[in-house]
Formats: sequence, C-alpha cells, structure tokens
Amino acid sequence: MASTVLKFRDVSVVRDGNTILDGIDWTVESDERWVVLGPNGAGKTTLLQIAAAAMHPSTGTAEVLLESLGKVDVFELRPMIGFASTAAARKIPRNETILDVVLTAAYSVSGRWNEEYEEIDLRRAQRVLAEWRLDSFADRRFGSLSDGEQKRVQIARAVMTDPELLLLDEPAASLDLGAREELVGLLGGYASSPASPAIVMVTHHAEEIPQGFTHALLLRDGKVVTSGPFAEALTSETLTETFGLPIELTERDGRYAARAS
Ligand SMILES: Nc1ncnc2c1ncn2[C@@H]1O[C@H](COP(=O)(O)OP(=O)(O)OP(=O)(O)O)[C@@H](O)[C@H]1O
Repeated sequence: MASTVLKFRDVSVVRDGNTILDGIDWTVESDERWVVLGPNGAGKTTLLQIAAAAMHPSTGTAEVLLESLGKVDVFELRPMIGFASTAAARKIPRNETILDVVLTAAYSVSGRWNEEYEEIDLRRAQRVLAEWRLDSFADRRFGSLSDGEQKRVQIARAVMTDPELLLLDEPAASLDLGAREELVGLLGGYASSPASPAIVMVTHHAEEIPQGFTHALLLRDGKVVTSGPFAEALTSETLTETFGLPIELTERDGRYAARAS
C-alpha cells in the first residue's frame, strides 16, 4: 500500500530578503515518480534541498517520510533518502575506486577510511554496480570516468542504501546524446520497477523524462504553476505558462519532446 513520503504545506523559503519558494503545497506518495520542471532560478534545487532534509522552510510545514522537519533528528532521516546532485558528487574523492564510492554510502561517508565492510554490503554494492552497468568499472578511480559514467556512479551510490525516497538533481545535465539515452533508459527501467522508491527528479528538458515517471510539478518564480499526474500537469499549455513562451509538447511511447511552437 502506498504511503506519503513528502507533504509540504504552505512552504516558503526566504533568503536575504528574496522569496525563493512561495506557499508550496505538494504531496508525494511512495508509488509516484515525479519530475520537477521550471526556468532557471525557479526554486527547483531549493525544493529538493527541503525534500532531502538538508534545509528547513522559513515558514510552513514540511513532512519528509512522515517526520516533520524541525521536530526530527535529520541524521536519522537522511540515510533513508538517496540524493544524487552535482554538489554531492563534488565531495567524492577523485582517486576513490568505484566500488568504494558506492560501498561507502552504506556507512554514510564519502572517502574510504578503514571501515570493515560486511560481506552483505559488498554483495549489494556489486549488484547495484551491475544494475547501473558499472560492474566493469569497479576498480577504476572515480576521477578517471567520463561524465556519463560518473553520473551513473552517483545514482548507484544514492540507491545503495535502498532508500525510501530518491532525489535526482539534473542527472542528465552535460551528457552527450548517447550517454543521456543510456542514463534515461536505465532510470526508466528502475522507475518502472514496483520495488523502486518514490523518485523526484529535477530536470530542464522534457527529453530527459524517463519512462515510468508519473507526475510533474511545474515551478515558476518560486510558485507552483501546476502539479499532478502527467495527463493534467505536463502539457503544452502548462509548459507554455511555466516558461512564458509558446511550447509544443509531444509524447511517444512514454518519452517526451518539447519545442517552441
Ligand atoms: N542563499 C541564497 N541567498 C539568496 N538567494 C538565493 C540563495 N540560494 C538560492 N538563491 C536564489 O534562489 C533562486 C532559486 O534558486 P534554485 O537554485 O533553487 O533555482 P533552480 O530552479 O534550481 O535554478 P537552476 O535551474 O538555474 O538550477 C535563485 O534566484 C537563486 O539565486
């Protein structure tokens, strides 16, 4: 049975006098896969920071995995949340092996010190590497991988702990067409599995929405333009309103493309 993983009520974030998020109401259930779209500066990353329990709202209430931010020890909450972002990737030592990058997630550290790993964690890391087509890279250094390979490692690290909520901040940014399609295909397979957790992915491009995703939240100037199942929330009209120019959205076999009309 589905359970609620995120419940934001009238969430606002104010920084240096600027309202970055403004009165956000948003609920995510465990069987939903969300994409968050909006122009640069709309507040997407800030929204994800709250979902990751890495930031509190200035006003309003945010429940993450049924716990209210501000009332819960976030260090207990965070191991249940997988978060892949460029900021998290910067913390990965470039000389760490891929196996260790993924394995250290189980111990909530980046950079191997001298932990004794359990056999069960090792086996899980090897399974996760295979799922994300990284098994042949296990002994390679993180810094020696291509951008596309590094993105897959970041996601493998984020899912290593078997999280209840997976947050992805622009996972396909800067990838070439082949690397993007490989990643979107892998994410589509993962998202389509009933065993996968709730997913929220921030992206700039409709072409990067994997198959199996179900819901969209469209943000503009820190406010929700629309949110809900794709049939209502991801349309030419809602994208036109969000981006402030006429946009035509097309869909084929669960993949999307958007262009100015
Ligand atoms: N600490 C801060 N102080 C002041 N303004 C901030 C702060 N952090 C973010 N902002 C501003 O808040 C706005 C939203 O930022 P955010 O990174 O959430 O947007 P975004 O939708 O993810 O943007 P992008 O698509 O460009 O990554 C931006 O205008 C940004 O400059």
